[in-house]
Formats: sequence, C-alpha cells, structure tokens
Amino acid sequence: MQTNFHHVAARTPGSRLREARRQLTTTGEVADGLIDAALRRSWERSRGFGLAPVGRAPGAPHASAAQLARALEQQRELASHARPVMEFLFEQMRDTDSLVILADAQGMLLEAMGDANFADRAQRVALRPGANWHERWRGTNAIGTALADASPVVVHAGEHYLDRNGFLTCTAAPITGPDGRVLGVLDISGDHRGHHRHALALVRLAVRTVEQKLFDTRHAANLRLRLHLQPEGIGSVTEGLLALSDDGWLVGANAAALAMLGLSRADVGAATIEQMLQLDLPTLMAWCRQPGGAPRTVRRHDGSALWLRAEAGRHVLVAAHEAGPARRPAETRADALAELDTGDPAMRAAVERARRVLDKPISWLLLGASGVGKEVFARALHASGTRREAPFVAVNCAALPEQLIEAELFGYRPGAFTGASREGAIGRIREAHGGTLLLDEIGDMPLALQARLLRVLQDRQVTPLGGGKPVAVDFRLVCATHRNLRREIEAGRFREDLYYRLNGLTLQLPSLCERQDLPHLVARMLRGIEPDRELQLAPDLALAMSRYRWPGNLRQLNSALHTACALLADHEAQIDWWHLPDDLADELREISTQAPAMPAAETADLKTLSDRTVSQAVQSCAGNLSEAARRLGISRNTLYRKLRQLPPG
Ligand SMILES: Nc1ncnc2c1ncn2[C@@H]1O[C@H](COP(=O)(O)OP(=O)(O)OP(=O)(O)O)[C@@H](O)[C@H]1O
Repeated sequence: MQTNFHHVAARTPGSRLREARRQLTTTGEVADGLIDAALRRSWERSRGFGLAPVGRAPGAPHASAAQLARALEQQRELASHARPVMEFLFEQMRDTDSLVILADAQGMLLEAMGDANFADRAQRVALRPGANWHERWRGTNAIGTALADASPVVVHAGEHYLDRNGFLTCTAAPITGPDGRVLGVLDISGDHRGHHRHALALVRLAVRTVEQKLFDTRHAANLRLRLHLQPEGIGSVTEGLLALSDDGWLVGANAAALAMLGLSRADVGAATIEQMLQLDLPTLMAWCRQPGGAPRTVRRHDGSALWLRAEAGRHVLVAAHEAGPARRPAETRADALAELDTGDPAMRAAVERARRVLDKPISWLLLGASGVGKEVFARALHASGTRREAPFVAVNCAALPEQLIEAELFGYRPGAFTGASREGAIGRIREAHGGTLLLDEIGDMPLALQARLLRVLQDRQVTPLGGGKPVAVDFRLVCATHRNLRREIEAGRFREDLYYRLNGLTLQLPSLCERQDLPHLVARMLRGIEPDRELQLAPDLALAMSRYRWPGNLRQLNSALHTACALLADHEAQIDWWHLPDDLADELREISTQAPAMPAAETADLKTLSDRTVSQAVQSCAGNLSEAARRLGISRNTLYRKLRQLPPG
C-alpha cells in the first residue's frame, strides 16, 4: 500500500487542512473525512506518543559521533549502495533547496547531502546525521511515517504533525533488504514552496536501484534469476529477482518476483525451481555456462510466459572452475595492501610482514581495538593474494545470536531444525570456498562452536547441520578480535588448541591515536569520499584532531569526514569546525582550549590560527556576529571576548 498524502494535499483545499490543524491543536481530534485517512492515523499515532503539535518539541535523541559511526558501520552495505544513488538524486534536485537523506530502520539519519542554504535551515530542526526522525520523536514526517506504514509517502507542509516542521515538504520511501525486512529510508526534504512534482517517482526509482544492488551483493554467491514480462524489462528497476541455492531451492526474492510467480515471502526457503517454473536446475546451469546470457522465455505453471536471464553465482563459478582444467597461474598484486600504508611505522611494519607471507597456507590473526581497520586489512589481504577472484566472506561472530552462528557458518539441510528457514543453506564456510573467510570478533565465539571450528580447520571439511555428507572446503582463514585472546584462554573462555591453529601470523594494528600519519590518512579518506575535490582541514581543526584520542578509531574519523563532506557547500574547500558532528566538535574544542603541552612557538602559532579563524568567520558572515558565533560553535559572549583579544589591525 502506498500512502500518498501529497495527492490529498493537492485535492484537499488548504482550508480543509487548516481546519484539520485547528481541530488538532484545539481538541486534539480531527473530524472524519477532513483529511486523508492515512494522514489522520499518523497524527493519531503522533498524539499517542504524547507529542503536542505546537510549542517546543520534546528532546529527541541525537546520536553521538561514536553511535553514528556504529550505526553507519552496521548499515555499511546499505550506505555504500545508497551513496551513488543519493548523489544522482541530489543532481536532480540541485538548486531546489533540498536535502537527500538516508535514515536507518529506527529513523536515525545516517547521511545527508544537499544545498548548503537549505542544510543550514534544516539543521535548525535537526534534519542532520545523528538526529532521529521516528514518529515517536517528530510526529508525522516522511521518514518516520514511511517507516511506520512501510510504504512511500509525501508529507507536505502543514501535514507535518509538529508546527515547527511546517516549512518542509518531504518525500520518502522505505528500502527493503533482500530478506524482506525494512533496512532504512531514502528521503528528499526541502522547502515546501519548492515542492518537486517528481520527487516521489525519483525516490521510488532510487530505492529500487539500491534494493537491486543489495540483493545482488547479498546473493553474489547464489545462482540468480532476473525475470520480466518483456525481454527489455530485464536489467531495469522493475525486474523480478530470485536467488537459488546450488541445489535449486529459493533462498531470496524481491517483491516483484514474488508477485510474478504468485508467491509470498513465506515461500522463500520452501520452494524449489521446479515448483516455481516449468524449468529444472540442470537446464538453468547449462544456460549459465553459455556465453552472452541472452534472456530466454520460460513458462509458469499456469502456462503463461516470462522472460528470464540466469546468472551464475560465485560458488557456482568456483565449482565450475574446479571441474575445469587448471587453476589460473598465481600472480600477486600488492596494491590493496600498499594503499593501507599511509606512513605510520607500525602500520607499515604490519603491511610488510603481511606481504612476506601473503600466499602461504597459514591462518592470520588480526588484533586491534574496535574500528582500527581489521576488516579493511583482511579485505586487502584477500585482494592482494592469488585468491582475490574467489569470494571474500566475512562473519561477525559477536553480531549473531549463539544459536544462529552454527547454522550460519556450517550450513544446514532443508528443515534441519525448528524455526530455521526451510530452504537449507550451504553456510558461510562453504561460501568462502576457494577464497577467504574472515571470522570477525572470534574472541566472542562460544566454546562449543570453537570445538567445531577446530575440527573444520583440521579436517578441511564441513558437515551441514541436520546431517548429510561432509563437504571438502578450501579457504584462507583470517580471524580478528579486539580481545586479548591469551587472557580469554586463561579465563577458560577460549580454547588454547584453537588459538594455536589461528595465529599462524599475528598482526597488531595500531589505534588511531598512536598513529603518526593522521594528515595522510585524512587526505586519503577525503579523496575516497570526494574524489573530484581538493579538500583540506582548517589548520586549528587539524591540530585539535591530532591531539584527540579517537575512541572509535578510523571508523569514527571516516564517519566524521563523511558528515563534514555532506555539510560542505560546493564552493568550500576547507573543512571547518561547523562541518563536524556537534559532539565531536565539542570534544575537539575542549582539547583546543586546554593548555597545550607544546613548545611556546607552537602555542603562539595556535593562538595565531585561532585568531585567524575568528576573523575569517566574522568576515565571511559580513560582520553578523550571531551567525559567526554559530558557525564557530561558540557562544556570542565568547566571540566578543575573542574579538577583544585580537591583535590590533
Ligand atoms: N585504511 C582505511 N582507509 C579508510 N577508511 C578506513 C580504513 N580502515 C578502516 N577504515 C574505516 O573504518 C571503518 C572500520 O573499519 P573495520 O571494520 O575494518 O574495523 P575493525 O577493526 O574491523 O572494527 P571492529 O573491531 O569494530 O569490527 C571502515 O568501515 C572504514 O570506514
């Protein structure tokens, strides 16, 4: 179902909406039939959350930089597929005073890009990363309401529950993950006077594109079928997508494919290819092996035709590859590892040690605090070695409930245990066949599973849950943890014999505050975020950053730079205090005002830098001191004090 308040707003005279708002603010109730039913329900929900339409908004939660970084990390895949699509959307909306926003499934804004002028106004109603726009906190609004109704929505001007948001027009659509769960929301928000007629179509198109990318990534190892009623529709945003396990069970489907085949989400895991179409697995596999991959017609069981293109998944390719003559000759490419060396001696030593044993048959153990880049390092190891064409599979042992890790890792047969989806799964270990398996947070793996893992490492074969023949596997193992495994062994939480299997080569990655290459690292990250721009940090900000302890390490730094770039106007080339998330800016400011343990010459330098920043801010705000103070993130009194202390001239 689609909630289209905007159609209603277009049909409903403004006077009806005004009357509805009057009733809402005076009696709290709105008469039947005055406004769209979905809008009315959303207003009722908002009221149920104890929100008042007028007056000050209640304190909504705002994530700290570390919390935002963690949320972004959790939704890394979503964010990385959404980013290019958001850029495209932003291009379409340029000069319309709008922001393009990605929020997570809890309504927390993860990323925003848009016009600087509007970003400034939007900031005032907390339309910026870290803020939460769940209906519980902001009442009816496109992001929160799209999540509540699980459908696209336009919320225009006075349809917003809170008066203070009445200057906005917002269009949002939920992004559904490959398993049918809502992962987040894509939104365009702007000034209500600039309402963009095609915003809803644009957002829906963008969401479909992200969903397709997520599906292809999640099911990269599976055989995938792309379906449409016309051959030209294959590859378009309206195509149906199916993923099959290598024994032909349906393991994933998008909504379009379910509709085309008359299936429901409950059929995922419960149907085979033969049950869905007049087609069998060997035929499909033969199609996959033929070059060109042109669409073919297939029949549904009611006899009607569909067009289909089959794409072999990674492990299907690996299997075919193994059956073929010889393996491709080994060639090493160290670029991915070299990229991690931005000048820090400890990191350089780790990269060099890694390169020496790159393709030796040993296990790797990566140690380091959370966010230092252990997974990034593991990916670089994979990309630099001879296995780089084969899958890289990462499993976070701490993120999965204990009962699920076993099934996730070792796979299971259809119907192996109660509550399991019925499709069966080959398991992550087999998905990594030929490639690299990263077991992240290995220190959190339950003891019973440690024993099973040890057996897999010794025997080089896995037996799926629910029985069946053991299957031979060949993978490079990389484990990572922020825990001290020796201490875990002493405490009886980690098996010593497994530890010795894992630590073929142990690499300790440095925390960010220990690294000596912060400027280079920042430069590299900025190039990654904004490849076409030459960006740099304001000098006093760079200084404060170099003295900060960075509890979230590279993850926190990267996320702060993402926020900063999103808030940077087109003409700005320098990242300054006001581009940073508030709480990080506060902490950095605290550092820069602390007496620096620096030689006098540098102290003097810092004062000069601070003076220059203050003067520049005042100049760029044409003498408007309130605005300058806001940009600098200091109170007006502090600004007056700083101005009084400026050297003459
Ligand atoms: N060399 C790098 N260049 C740019 N960004 C990096 C680099 N290393 C890490 N990052 C950033 O830091 C984030 C965290 O990295 P990663 O997931 O590898 O850390 P981790 O040590 O595995 O963290 P955890 O222990 O919490 O799983 C990455 O998503 C990326 O944004």
